[in-house]
Amino acid sequence: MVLADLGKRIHNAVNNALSDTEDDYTTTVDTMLKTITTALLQSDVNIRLVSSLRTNIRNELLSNNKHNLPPSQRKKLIQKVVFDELCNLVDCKEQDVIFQAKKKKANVIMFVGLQGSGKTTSCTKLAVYYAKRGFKVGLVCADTFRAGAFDQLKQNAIKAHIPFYGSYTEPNPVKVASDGVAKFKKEKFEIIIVDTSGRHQQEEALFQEMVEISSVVQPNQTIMVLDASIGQAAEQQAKAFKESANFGAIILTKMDGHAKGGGAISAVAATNTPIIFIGTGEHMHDFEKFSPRSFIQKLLGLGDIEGFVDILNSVTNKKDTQEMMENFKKGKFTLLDFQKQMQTVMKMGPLSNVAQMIPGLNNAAQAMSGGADGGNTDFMDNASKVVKQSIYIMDSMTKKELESDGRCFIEEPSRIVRIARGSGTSVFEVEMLLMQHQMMAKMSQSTAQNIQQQEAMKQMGGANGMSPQLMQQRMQMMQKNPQMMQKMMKQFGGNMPNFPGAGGAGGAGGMPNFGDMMGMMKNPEIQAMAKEFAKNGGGPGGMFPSMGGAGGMPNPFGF
Ligand SMILES: Nc1nc2c(ncn2[C@@H]2O[C@H](COP(=O)(O)OP(=O)(O)OP(=O)(O)O)[C@@H](O)[C@H]2O)c(=O)[nH]1
Repeated sequence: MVLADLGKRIHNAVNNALSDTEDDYTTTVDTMLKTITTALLQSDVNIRLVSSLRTNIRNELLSNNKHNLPPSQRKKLIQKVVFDELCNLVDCKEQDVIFQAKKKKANVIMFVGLQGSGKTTSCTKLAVYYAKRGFKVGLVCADTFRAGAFDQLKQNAIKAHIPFYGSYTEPNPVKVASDGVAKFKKEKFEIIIVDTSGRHQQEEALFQEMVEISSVVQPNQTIMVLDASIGQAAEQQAKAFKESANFGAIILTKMDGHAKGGGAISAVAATNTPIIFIGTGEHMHDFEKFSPRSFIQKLLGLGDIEGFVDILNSVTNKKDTQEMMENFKKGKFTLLDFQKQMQTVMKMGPLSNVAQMIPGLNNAAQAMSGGADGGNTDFMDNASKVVKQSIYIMDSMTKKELESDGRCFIEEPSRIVRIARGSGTSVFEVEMLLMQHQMMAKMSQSTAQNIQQQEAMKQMGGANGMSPQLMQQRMQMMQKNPQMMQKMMKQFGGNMPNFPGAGGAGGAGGMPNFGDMMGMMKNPEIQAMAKEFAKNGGGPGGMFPSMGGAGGMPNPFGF
C-alpha cells in the first residue's frame, strides 16, 4: 500500500469512528483500530510497532471511564490520541535534528548507505539546502567503487552550482576523501559533504571502508541514506549501518511514487535515530525537511502549513517581496512583478508537492482531475507547465515591456506576435498571459482602493464614534462624489495599514491575504473581464482583439 493510500485509510477509519452513532463506544474504537492496524501492516510497518500503537491507543481511549465522556469530547479525544500515536511512530524525540553548522568553520558531513539508495542525489540536495542558507558548500566524491559515480556527482554539482572534488585516477576512497576535505578546508569552505561508496548489500568491506573514511575526515555528522521503497529490509539495514558507521541522522529517499514507507519508518524506532529530510523525487528541489507532526498531518491529508511557510521562506527574496507588496497595495503591478511571482512558484518545487501542504488544496486538485490516484499529479504537472511557459513568454519581453503595466501590448499588438515567436508559444498563449496579468493588476488596484476606504472608515469612526452602518452610508455618498473622495484620500494618504500577508505569521512576509483576494474576485470589473473573456472564447471583441481561441490553456490561478 503506498503512503497516500495509507493516509486515506487511516483518515477514513477515524472519520467513521467520529460519525458512528450506532455501535457502542468500545466497538467503535476496536473497529477503527482494526482498520488502522491493517493499513499500517500492509504498508510494511513493523508488527511490534503496530501492536504497541494499538495497545497505546486502546488504553488511552478506553481507560478511566472515557465511555462516559460526552460525544463531542470523545470525538476530540479519538482524533488527538490517534494523531499523537502516529507521530510517536516516526518521532525519536530529538530536538534540532538538522545539523546546526557553524559559520566560518569547516563542518564535515559524511553520507553512508547502500548502492542506489539515493546517496549522491541526497548529498547534492543537502548541499543546495545549506548553500541557500548562505554557507560556502563543497562536495567530495569518495565513491571509487562504482564507475561513473564521480561523473554523476559532478553533473549534479554543476547543475546546482556547488564546487566539487573527486578523482578519475586515485583508487583509494580514503585518500580521495581526505584530500578533498583538506582542499576545501584550506579554501575556507564551511560545509564539506563527503559522498561514500555503496554496495549492493551490507558487506564487511563496505563497513571497513566507512570506518576508515570516518576516522580521516572526522565528520561532525554522519547521515545514513535509506531507500523508503525497500520495505521491511530497511530496519535490518539501518541496524547494521548503525553498528559500524554510527550515523546520527537518516534521510529517507523515494518517498514519492509507490514507496510503502512503513519499513523505513520502522527503522527510525529500531535505531532511535531521527529522520531529518525526505526525498520526494529525483530533482534537486524534491527534498523536504522532516518533522513528525508535519509528516503525519500531510499523510492524513491535513496539510502542512509549517512546511509551506518554510519553503516559501527559503525561496522568496524578502526585499523583492516587500517591494512588490508595497507596490501591489498602491495599485501597481507590473509584468516584472508577475514574472517574479511565477519564478517563486517554480522555485517551490513541483506544484503537486506544494498542494499537499495546503489543507484542502490537494483534495480540490484531485476533484478537478477526477481521481485520487495520480490524477492530482497530472493536474498539477499541467499547471507547472503553464507556469514554466509563462516564464518563457516573459523572458522574451524587453525590460521596458516588463516594467510596464501591459498597456503597450494593446497599443501595439505586433509586440504580441514578436513575443510568441521568441518564446516558441502561440499568440493566444501570450494573450492569455497578458490577460492574467491584467486581472492581477486590477486586483492590485482594488486592494489599493479597499485599503484606502478601510483606513478612511477607521479614521472617521475613531474620530466621530459613528456606527459601522453609518460609516458605510457616508462612504457610499462620498464614492458618488469623487471630489469629496479625493479630498479625503489626500487627508488620509500615506497612513495605510500594513497589508496582511498570509506568510506574516511565519515570517515569510508577502502573499496577499486570501480573504482579500476572494473579496477582490467579487469586484464587478474583474468579474466582467472574466465573463467577457469566457464569452469570447478567444474570439474578437475581448481585451486583446486578436485572441485566436486555440484550445484553451488551464489557468493556474483558477480565474
Ligand atoms: N523517485 C526518486 N528517485 C530518487 C530519489 N533520490 C534518488 N533517486 C534516484 O535513485 C537513483 C539512485 O540514486 P543515487 O543518488 O545515484 O544513489 P547512490 O546511493 O548514490 O548510488 P551509488 O552511487 O551507486 O552508491 C537515481 O536514479 C536517482 O535519481 C527520490 O527521492 N525519489
